[in-house]
This record gives sequence, structure tokens and C-alpha cells, in this order.
Amino acid sequence: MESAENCSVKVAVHIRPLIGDERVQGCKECVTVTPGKPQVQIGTHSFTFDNVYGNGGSPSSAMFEECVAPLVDGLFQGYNATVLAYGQTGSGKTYTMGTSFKDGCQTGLIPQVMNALFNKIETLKHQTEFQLHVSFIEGTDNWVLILKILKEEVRDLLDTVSVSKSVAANGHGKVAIPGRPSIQIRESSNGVITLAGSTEVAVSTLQEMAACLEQGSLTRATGIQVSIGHPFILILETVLTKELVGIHINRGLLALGNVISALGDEKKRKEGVHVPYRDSKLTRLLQDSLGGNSKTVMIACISPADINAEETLNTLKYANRARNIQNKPVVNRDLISNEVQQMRQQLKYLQAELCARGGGAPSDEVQVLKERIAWLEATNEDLSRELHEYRSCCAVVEHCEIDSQEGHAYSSKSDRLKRDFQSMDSSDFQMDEVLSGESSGEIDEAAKEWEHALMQSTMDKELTELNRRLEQKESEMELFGGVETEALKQHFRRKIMELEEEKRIVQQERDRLLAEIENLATNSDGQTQKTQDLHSQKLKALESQILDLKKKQESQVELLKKKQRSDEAAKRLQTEIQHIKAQKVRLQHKIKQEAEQFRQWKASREKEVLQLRKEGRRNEYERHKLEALHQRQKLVLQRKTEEAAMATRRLKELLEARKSSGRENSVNSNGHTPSGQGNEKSLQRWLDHELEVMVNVHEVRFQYEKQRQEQAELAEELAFLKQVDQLGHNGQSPHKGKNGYSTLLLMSPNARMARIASLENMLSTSSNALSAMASQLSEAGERERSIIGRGHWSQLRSMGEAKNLLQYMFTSAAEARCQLWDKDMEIKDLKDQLNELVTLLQQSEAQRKELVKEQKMREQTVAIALATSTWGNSLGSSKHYSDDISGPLSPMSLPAPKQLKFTPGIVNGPVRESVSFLDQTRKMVPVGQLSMKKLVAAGQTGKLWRWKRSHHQWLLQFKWKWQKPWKLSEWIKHSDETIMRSRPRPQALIHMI
Ligand SMILES: Nc1ncnc2c1ncn2[C@@H]1O[C@H](COP(=O)(O)OP(=O)(O)OP(=O)(O)O)[C@@H](O)[C@H]1O
Repeated sequence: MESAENCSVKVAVHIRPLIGDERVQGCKECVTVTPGKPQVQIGTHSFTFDNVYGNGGSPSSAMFEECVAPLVDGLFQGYNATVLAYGQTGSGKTYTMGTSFKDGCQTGLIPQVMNALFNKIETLKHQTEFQLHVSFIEGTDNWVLILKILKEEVRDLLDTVSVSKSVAANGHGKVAIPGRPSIQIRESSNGVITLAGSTEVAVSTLQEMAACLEQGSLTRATGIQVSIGHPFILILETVLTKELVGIHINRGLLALGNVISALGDEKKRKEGVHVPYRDSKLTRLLQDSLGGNSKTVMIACISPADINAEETLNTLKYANRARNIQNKPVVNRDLISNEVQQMRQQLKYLQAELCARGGGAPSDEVQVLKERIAWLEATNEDLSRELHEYRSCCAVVEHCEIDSQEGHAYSSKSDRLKRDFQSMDSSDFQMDEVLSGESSGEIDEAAKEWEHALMQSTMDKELTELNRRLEQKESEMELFGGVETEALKQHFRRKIMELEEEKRIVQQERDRLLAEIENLATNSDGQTQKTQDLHSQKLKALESQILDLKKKQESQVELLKKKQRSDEAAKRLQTEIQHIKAQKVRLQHKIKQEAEQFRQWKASREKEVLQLRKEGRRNEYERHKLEALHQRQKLVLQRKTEEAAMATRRLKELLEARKSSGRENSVNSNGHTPSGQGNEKSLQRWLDHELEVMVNVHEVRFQYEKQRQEQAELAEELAFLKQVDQLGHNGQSPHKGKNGYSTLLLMSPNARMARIASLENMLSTSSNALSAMASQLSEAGERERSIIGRGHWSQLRSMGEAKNLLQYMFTSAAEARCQLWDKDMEIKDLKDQLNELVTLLQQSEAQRKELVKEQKMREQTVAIALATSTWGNSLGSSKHYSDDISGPLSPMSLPAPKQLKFTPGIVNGPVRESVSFLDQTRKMVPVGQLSMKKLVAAGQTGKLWRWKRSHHQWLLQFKWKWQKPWKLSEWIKHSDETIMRSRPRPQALIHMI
């Protein structure tokens, strides 16, 4: 073997995402990764590893290349390798390793290892032939896959069965599995680890190997030498943290933890502390992998869920410690392969020498190879650059996507928070929403009203304008309408005719005068001349008169024409007026119509508002209910969280105290032995302390489990509500919820959102509490393990001390049992008392029921007997008096007193003081406790005076009319003293059923 080189175990953490179940349970992520660094935080703890994958770390797909591929390469150089995936159940070990060996599936490490191995073998087949041997061992909590590489030259050294033989044997390409013998791990004196009882199968193709692994386990009984001669890769998957719970002690897991602790603790390593490999098969198998001859990668698989915080923390602590483990891998060489190697080296050396001496061909070959390398390097560079560019592009795109998602998430988160805040702190939240809904409605309403008012005012203005025009036209019309048009025309025509007549007369006169003048002209004497002159003058006057008349006639004709024109104008005006009037009617109709529409709209709006208010009140009620529920749950959660915090604090204090007491003990053991008495006391204190710690751990675990359950319930409700919400958004109606969830379906969207916010709030509180508890439990678990490692009784130095402590333990146990017995007795007493109380309660409940029944019966029998005769007729008559009950009288069916046909019947019970009657003095006298029955028996008649209906009873007041003299003494005689004494002030006269 070549000399060993120091190399530490490489540790990678693989964080899987939250899985479906965890999401359903409302788990939160409690693990974060520092961006760009292989650093993981959980609570207050921070760890740095070689690599971190998933959940913000490197992508899981890079794991093989970064962690495992170098190991596969190392195999071909002769180094052993180990890939160990560990973590709690369900943390993703199988996912990380990969289980599908078929169809060349590349998911997980194993298929990739297989591929890499066969690729490498294929590449090297011209130089060496390799043979792969596979073994697979599966335990309860772990499995191991061993892939051993044998070079062809050494194949004969191993007595292995080739898989081809097995294929031939069963004809199906499968290896027969005749049962599962237990695997024995043996170690020879020279450190060779042998797995007796496990099968090793030689495989030559990927398919053969896949077929082997598909079977799950190879069980032909051969012995596999694991650690000598031939490099192998050991691939393991193991649950590691289960044992840390302090409940399931599994030696293998405990031992692995102790081995890691011993190797990972630098101080212990330097002190040369014993490494307990031999404590379990698992650790023996891993002897080379941890602190030995192997290149080892440990992959810590963790869940980010808060409910797994404790296990995750433990896994990380182990992982952190494992980083300190120093291995010493050496190249495995057996004698023959050593020889071959030497020969190869010699060959190389000779070839080199030949080249140096000028051998042409090899240098050509070298040249070709060099060129090819250069070309490959250039291509590689180009591809790398492209890859880099592509990655940065992807990063930018992702970043943008994340930004946008985050933007959305932030806004929705902030919205949610806002809502949450409002729902938690502002009692007006729901109402606000309703009101804001209302206020937007109000804005609509105001706009509508404004529009309506505007329209009305415009139309009013139009109407006013029409009215104004109408008025104007009508007043214009009046101007025309003042004189009778036809009469005026007649008048004008008459006038014209008169003027015509006058003109004709004047013309005749003129003609006569002209004739006379002509006659006179023939006579031509002085007298005649004078007369002629006179006539000429007259003629002139007549001429001017005719002219006047002509003018008058013309003016009359003109007037007539004017009149005709004005008539036409009046006609037009009339048409206009008609038109305006029609317009006005139309407008008025429109105004009316619009007003009606508005009224209808307003009414429906008011109805809507009422509906909204009703809904608002319902929401308000719902909100109050929810708030109360939330408050109650919050208080319960708070109380539980406080209890849990107290228990956790106490545990922390105890652990701290134990640390110091541990130190005290170690100081004591370092020479300063305390006196016998002192030592005894301190041992007793130590024991008390240990027990207290255990009880406390128990309590914290109890609280932890309770909190987990609580969280699961809240998360279930949250998931349901979110689903309902989602379906609501998609316009689908949700299915019926499970029992108790049906009410959630009735929630309004706002109430649902508020509830979702409260649930998220509570979940986050619960998650924090869980993380804190997980941290302490992990702490306690670790201490516990270290104590188990050291041995519980390492404090004891002598038999005397042991005896004393045993005695103390005995006394304590006896005391504890006595106390338990006392408590049992107390509980028994309390149970007896409780039973008595329950019996009493049952009795009183039965009595109450009996009383209620009686009361009902009584109420049913108290009714008014209705008689047939009318009020007037029956007044003064008691013939219809009867004890019969006419059946229950419902308040709604009782007619108004006026129509009540009533004969004073009886009330089968006392008449209360509200019943009055008139005495001889016609004054109202309270009847007091006088029974109506007695009054009627005494021949008095009552008249229903007034009546009043309260919630479910009637108060009837009667006036009683004396049919015969009625004296106070008689009244007293008939008064019901018994009732007066026993029930002085009953509250109601008659109960109606
Ligand atoms: N990186 C991952 N990405 C997505 N899902 C994962 C991842 N790791 C694990 N899971 C899922 O988590 C669940 C549990 O994983 P897995 O079975 O590998 O856990 P395990 O540690 O092998 O459990 P066990 O110890 O019980 O065998 C599976 O449903 C698996 O698909």
C-alpha cells in the first residue's frame, strides 16, 4: 500500500423541500441557508459544511459531480470510498441515493455512480479490464451497497459467482434468494473486515448490476473482504438520529453516534480516546470509512420542517462533528497489480526514453494528442463560457421571476398581514369592509342622485323656458285676440263701402256741379259768373273731399290687409303655442317618468342597503364570534406555549446545573476527594438531579407532542380554509368538509381571510415554541448519549458508594411509590365525590325536567273558556259558566276585544290583582286574590276591559258588573285566602300556550 495521506471526511448537507404531509400539517421551514455559502442556520445554531444542497443552497443535481465523482475517480486510482447518507426517517436519504436502477435513471447518486463506473471501465478497457462486484445488505435501519472493483489480472483471486451464471441458473436474469441469513462481520488479525453471509456478485454491464440491485439483497453465502486489496465504494444509507430521542435505543445507531463523537472531537482524538467501532456491526463495517483507509463523503439529509427541528438539529450536530474526522486513505495494491503497475511505469519510462532519443512515431502521436488536447481545451473553454452565459441568463430570469413572485407574495403577504392586523386589533375591520363596500355604494348613489337632480333641474329649466315662451306667445296672442277679427274686417269693409258711397255721392255732387257750371258757362252773365265761381269753389272742395275719401278708402284697404296679415301671424302663433304646449306635456311626462324611475331605483337601493346592513350585522356577529374563538384559542395556545416555555427553561437550567455539577464531580475526582459523607451527599444530589432532568425531559417531550398535535389540527383547518378559498376563487363550490368543518363552509370570504390570518399567526407562534423545545430536547439527548457513552455509574468509585447510592435509590423509590399510592387514593376519593356529584346532578336534572313538564301542563290547562253568547246578551248571566277548557288560545288568534264573544267563564287559577271590578260606588276595586271562578259563582259577570300581549303571555283585565248588591264583606267571603297566602304576587294572569 502507498503511504497514507491525511484527508478529512467531507460533509455535505442535503435539505429537501417541505413535502406534502408537512405542508398539510402547516409546518414552517426552520432551516435557512446563507446565500452563496455552505452555511446552515437552525434557530440560534449555525453550521458550516463542505457543501449544502437544496433549499437555497447549491442545486441537488450538482451533488454527484461535486461530492461523489471524485470518489469514483479515486476508485480507479486504488482508493476506497464511502458515501454515507444519513438522517432521520423521511429526511430524503433514499431520494438522495436514488432507488431506481432501471432504465438508466439518473436520479440519485447510485445510478450516477453506476453510470460513472461503467463509463470509466469503458474508457479504460483498452488498457485494463475491470470487473465489478456488487453486494447489497439491508438491515432495519440501514442498508449497505458495496461496489468492489477488481482488475482483470486479479479476477482469479476471488471466489465469486458471476452474475451470468445466476442468469443461466434461473433463466430470468435474477439471482435466486434462498432466504436472508444474518450477516456476520469478522475482522482478521490484519484488519481485514469480512462480511460472512452476504453475497457478492460479479457484474459486467450496467444492466446486470441494475438487475442485482433490483432484487434488493444478495444473499448467497460468501465472505466478502471489504477492506483489503481492492478498492471499493461503500454506499450506505442509515437512520442516525432515531436513537437520540432517548426512547428507541438502537445499538448500531448509538455506536455510530459514539464513533462520530469520538473521532470528531479533536480533544478526544488527541487524547487517544478509544473509538468504539466494535460496539456494532455498522461501526465495524465503517471502521475504514470513518477514521481509516477511505475517502469518505457523508451526506446529512435533513427536513426543513419545524416539527422535525429536534432531529434536524441532531443530524447537523453529527455532521458538524464528522467534519473533524481525519481519514488516511491509501492506494490499495495487491502484489500482482503492484507488479503490473511497476511494469506499466517501466513501459512509460521506456517510451519516454524512446521519445527522447528521437523515435518519430510516438512523438507524432504525442503531437496529435497534444493538438487534440488543445482543441478539447478550447472547446471546453467555449462551452464553459456558453454555460456561464446561459447560467447568468437563467439567474437573471429566475431573479426576475422571484422578484415578481416575491412582489406578489409580499404584497399579498402584506395585505394578509394588514388584514391580520386589522382582524386582530381593529374591531371595525369587518364593518369597515362592509362600510367601504357601502361607501362605494354611497358614491354610486350620490352620483345617481346628482345625475337625477341634474336631469330634473335641466328639465325644470326646459319646462320653465317652455312656460315662458308659452306665456309670451299667449300674451302675444292676447294682443291679437283683443278684437273680434271678423267684426273688425266687417267694420273695415263697411267703412270702405261707406267711404265708397260717400265718394259716389260727392262725385255725383261734383258731376252735378260740373253740369251746372257748363250750363252757367253758356249764360255768361255776372250773376252766372258769380254762381260759376261759387260752383267752381264748391267743385274744388268736392274734389278735395273726393281725394280725402280716396285716401281714407286706401288707408282702410291698407288696414284690412294689415289685419289679414296679423291674422296669419296669430294663426302661426297659435300653432306655435300648440307646439309648445305639446312639448310641455311631453316634458312633464318625462319629468314624471324620470322621477318614478328614480324613486324605484332609490327604493331598490334602500332595500339593497338594508340587505347590506343586515349582511354587515351578520358579518359583524360572525366576526365577533370568530374573534372570540380566536381569542380563546390564542389564550389556550399562549397558556400551552407558556407552560412549554417554562418546562423548556427549567430543562435548560437543569442541564446547565448538570454541566456545573459534572465539572464539580470531575474536580473532585481529580484528586480532591471529598469526605465520605460529602461524597455520598453529592452522589445523592447527582441522582436527584438526573431524575429531575429525566422527568423534565419527559415533560418537555409531552408538551412538544401536544404542541405538534395542536399545530397539526390548526394546519389542517388552515389547509381546508385555503382550499375553500381557492375553490371560491375558481368559482367552484367546496365539498362538504369533515365533521366540524361544515361551519367553515358557511363563513363569508372576509371572515375566512381573517380566520386564515389568525391561524397563520398561531401556527407561527407554535412553530417558534416547537423550535425552542426541539433545541433543548436535542441538547438533553446529546447529554444523555454522552452519559450512556461514559456509563451511567462512572461517578461511583467504590462498592461502598454504590451501596449507599442504591440504598438512597431504594428509599427514594419506596417514597415515590408511597406518594403514588397516596395520590391514587386521593384520585379515588375525588372520583367517588365526582360520581356523587354526577348522581346529584342527574337527579336535579330529572327534577328540573319534571318541573318543566308540570309547568307546561299547568300552562296548557290555564285558558279562557269561551262561551257562545254575545257580550251584551250574556252580561249578567252566568248560565254559560263552565269549568270546561275551550282549548289553548294562541295570542295571535285572540280577536280584538270588541268582537270577542265572551261569557264570563273561568280561569282555572287565581285572578291576579290586575283584575279589578266595580263596586257599588262604580269605583274600580282590585279583586286581589279573588278567583274569577268565585266571582262567577257569586253571580257576578265580568267584562273584558283591556288586554295586553307580551312576549308569550296575555294579561287580561276584566271589569266586573254587579248583578246583585255586592258588599265588601261578601267579597271577602269569596276571596281566596289560601292563594293569597301561598302565592302573593304571581306575575302573569294567564299564560297562553
Ligand atoms: N430533495 C428532494 N426533493 C423532493 N422531494 C424529496 C427530496 N428528498 C426527499 N423527498 C421526498 O421526501 C419523502 C421522504 O424521502 P425518502 O423516502 O427519501 O426519505 P428517507 O430518509 O429515505 O426515509 P426512510 O428513512 O423512512 O427510508 C419522499 O416522498 C421523497 O420523495
